[in-house]
Amino acid sequence: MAAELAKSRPARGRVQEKESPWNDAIGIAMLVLAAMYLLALVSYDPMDLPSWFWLSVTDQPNAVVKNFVGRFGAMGAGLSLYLAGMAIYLLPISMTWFGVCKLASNLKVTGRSWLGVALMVISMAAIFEVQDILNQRDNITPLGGGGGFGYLIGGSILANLLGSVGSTVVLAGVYAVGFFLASGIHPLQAIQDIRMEITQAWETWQIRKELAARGVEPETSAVSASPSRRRKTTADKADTVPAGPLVTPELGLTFEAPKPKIIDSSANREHTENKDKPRLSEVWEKKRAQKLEQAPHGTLGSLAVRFKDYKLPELDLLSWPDESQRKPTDTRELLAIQETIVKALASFNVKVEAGDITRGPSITRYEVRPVDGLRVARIAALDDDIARATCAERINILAPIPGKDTVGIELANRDKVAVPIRELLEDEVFANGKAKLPIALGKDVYGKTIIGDLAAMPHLLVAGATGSGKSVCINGIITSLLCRFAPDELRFIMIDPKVVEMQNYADLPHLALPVVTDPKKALLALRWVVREMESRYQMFAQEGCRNFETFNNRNRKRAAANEARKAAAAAAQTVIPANEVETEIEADMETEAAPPPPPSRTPRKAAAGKDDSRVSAAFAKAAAAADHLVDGTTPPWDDMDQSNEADMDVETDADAENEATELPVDQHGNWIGDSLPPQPKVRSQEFIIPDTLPYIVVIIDELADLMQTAPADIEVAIARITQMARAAGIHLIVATQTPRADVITGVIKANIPTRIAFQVSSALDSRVILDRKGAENLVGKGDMLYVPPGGAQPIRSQGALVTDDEIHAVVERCAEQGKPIFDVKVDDETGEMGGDDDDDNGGVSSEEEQTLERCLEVIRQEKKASTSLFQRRLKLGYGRAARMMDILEDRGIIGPGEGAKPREILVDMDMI
Ligand SMILES: Nc1ncnc2c1ncn2[C@@H]1O[C@H](COP(=O)(O)OP(=O)(O)OP(=O)(O)O)[C@@H](O)[C@H]1O
Repeated sequence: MAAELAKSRPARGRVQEKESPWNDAIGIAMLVLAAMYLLALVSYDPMDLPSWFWLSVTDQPNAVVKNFVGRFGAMGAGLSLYLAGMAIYLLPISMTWFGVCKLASNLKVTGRSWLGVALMVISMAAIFEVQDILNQRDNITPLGGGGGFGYLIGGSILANLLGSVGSTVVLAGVYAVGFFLASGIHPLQAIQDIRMEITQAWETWQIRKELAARGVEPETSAVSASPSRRRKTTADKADTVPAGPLVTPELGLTFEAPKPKIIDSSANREHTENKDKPRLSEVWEKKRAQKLEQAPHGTLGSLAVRFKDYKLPELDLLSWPDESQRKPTDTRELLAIQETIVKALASFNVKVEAGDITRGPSITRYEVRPVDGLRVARIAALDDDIARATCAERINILAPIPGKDTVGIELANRDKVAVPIRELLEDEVFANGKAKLPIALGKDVYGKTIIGDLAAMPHLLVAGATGSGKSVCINGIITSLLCRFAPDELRFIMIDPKVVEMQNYADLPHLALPVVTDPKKALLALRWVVREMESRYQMFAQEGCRNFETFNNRNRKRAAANEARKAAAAAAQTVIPANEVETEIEADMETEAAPPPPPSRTPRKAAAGKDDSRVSAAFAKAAAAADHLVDGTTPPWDDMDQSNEADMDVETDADAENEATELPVDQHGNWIGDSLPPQPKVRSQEFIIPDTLPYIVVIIDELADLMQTAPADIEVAIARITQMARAAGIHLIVATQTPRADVITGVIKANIPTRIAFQVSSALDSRVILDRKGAENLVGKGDMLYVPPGGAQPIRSQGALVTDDEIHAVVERCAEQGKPIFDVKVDDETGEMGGDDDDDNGGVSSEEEQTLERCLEVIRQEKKASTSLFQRRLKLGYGRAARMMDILEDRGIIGPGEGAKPREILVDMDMI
């Protein structure tokens, strides 16, 4: 049985042999031999030696042999003691050990093991000689306690050469080498084990003392079990411990559970200054420069021209935390809390074993392993009792921890450790990971950095009570993006109805629009995004690209394919007409995933794709326009538009009709976009197809404020963006401190699967954000639950901290390299919206103007106008719908009423 027991546990450091029946036989033989040897040694009497034996001391040996192993045993023992003195006892002891190992664990006893034993015996014999231990020269050991080996090696050679102390040190070293060879234990491992055992014993003693001082009965499983179970320090946290107890079913025995560990992952990563290493900003800039160089048309987009020499902000602008301020982890306190938890559960007859303890930046996770047959739900149901026992304000129970066989009980740390954003930005995953739009979010309880990819999300909802850490989280996201992307690669639209949150970013050159603080203008900004999205889709269609990625990489792919074909053609010494090359390359482009149908407008294609000089000229004008904007002079947009139209010579009526087939229209040809269809004036700019498009990240900080003004419109615009914008490189981040169902509506939730929940006041709020409870147990100040894209389980983590000073420094570095270039048209629109709310405008209030705009959209879609249509489509009351009709009639957009007939539409709706 002992063999069975031990077989279930592999011994450490020694080679295991395959199962063989001979192992047991050899093991038993070794044990028998060792026992006989030992008996022969202890009962050795020189008088037993036969007179003919050369070690014999008498002519008349004992008639009755006293040695337990007879005369043979006496001769063997006599010879051994003569050669190695008392040190020979190590030989039967080692044989016993090897025998047990053979039997118990099928361990291989190799030549190396025997060499180790030989070294041990000889060095021990020499030490006896040098140190004069057991060194009487008598009949038993005629050459002294060290025998012949000791006398020769220790006495004659080493002592003369090195003296007694030097010899002893050398011999002790040889003995240690022999021991490690014989036992197969690694010396460092042995030292570590010894150190750990001492630490364990010391800690257990301290805990017992403390518990005794508090009057708590120390005879509990956790205290008595923990010292005997070896814990490892943080350095060992990568060690994987097999989960679950080891069981031999045939014997029904349960062995020791995995050894619990205390893991401290709260510490910030060590910051080492490496002057030889290139700065991350330089690495990223290099990559960007390469991309720009690889574009065969050169840098055409005005933004790219403007920000060609843009330098990303260095990470040195972000501070590194002072680790010296951090209090060390008190393992005794952690163990005492775990003990309290185990006791509290035991008092409700819920028997658990103590498991690992993981201290994260803001919370500590105590794992407990339920004994067999216990439902984890019983532990989860005792959350209030555990909170009472541990005096914790809020606890969270993970029953079970995903992917583990333990239940996690999470308690807030008394001393929280902030997670500086710099640590995350310097992390390998952020610096060189695969994420296209990496955003630093935080660190989980195991100290793993959480870096999201906004491109994969593709939209993010951030919600939590006031003061829970939403703004810091959003600032962290913005900072991550600013440190990675230049203004020509990424543009922001910031909607901040709270006014104060995003003013820090007002000077960012990345802004596509000024920070929008008026909720009414927010709708226009969102519509601008929808229009931008639609125009991007048209560009993709025109270029035969499936999405943003393929579009931005098309020229590089074309250039590479072109090069390859030219090389192949040169090799074959054949001439391929240029247009054939182009056509073939076009066919190679990624069109397999049914891109929007390529347009039939050949002139436009020619302008965009082939006549580089004309396109370049147009972009040069665009760049000039941008420069004008930067200079603060009036931009020559109108000139540019006209000249573009003239240059490109493409805007024919027939083309306009063709274009209708590419727009988001239903089967009846009706416009199904919520925004205005592209306006003629805008269309002329659509011919400017840049080499690359920037990502657009739309940030709404406080959705509730927007939802108060025009809930239906905002919801529709958000839904439209979230449904379609991903492929267009447009991503939305929505934050709210009001996680109510009327703010985070079903439509918004359905389209934003990636969520971050900060602390909320009730489980109901948590359900609104995450569709499950849990956020009500968070402890605030950046403690968050992150539901990654496609991830079923939320990850609890501590959000990255970015301070106002850091934000200022980064924004300043960006702003000093250029002013924002705003889209003139929408800027004008928002500017118009900015007038006095209820200014008299021919008796029409600004609110009515808004409704009127929606009515115009309905007319464009339905190609008719009637009061009942407005009532139905816009959910207006009769009075309001009739008022809209009157205003439209007054403005000459629709004709006078003719009974029940729909009104005549008097103007070209596309021109409005
Ligand atoms: N990740 C974090 N690490 C450390 N402290 C944090 C973190 N996030 C937030 N805090 C602390 O919490 C405070 C409030 O955070 P923040 O302003 O982000 O809350 P909020 O949810 O945006 O509140 P409101 O909705 O009222 O604007 C911060 O001033 C900071 O002290």
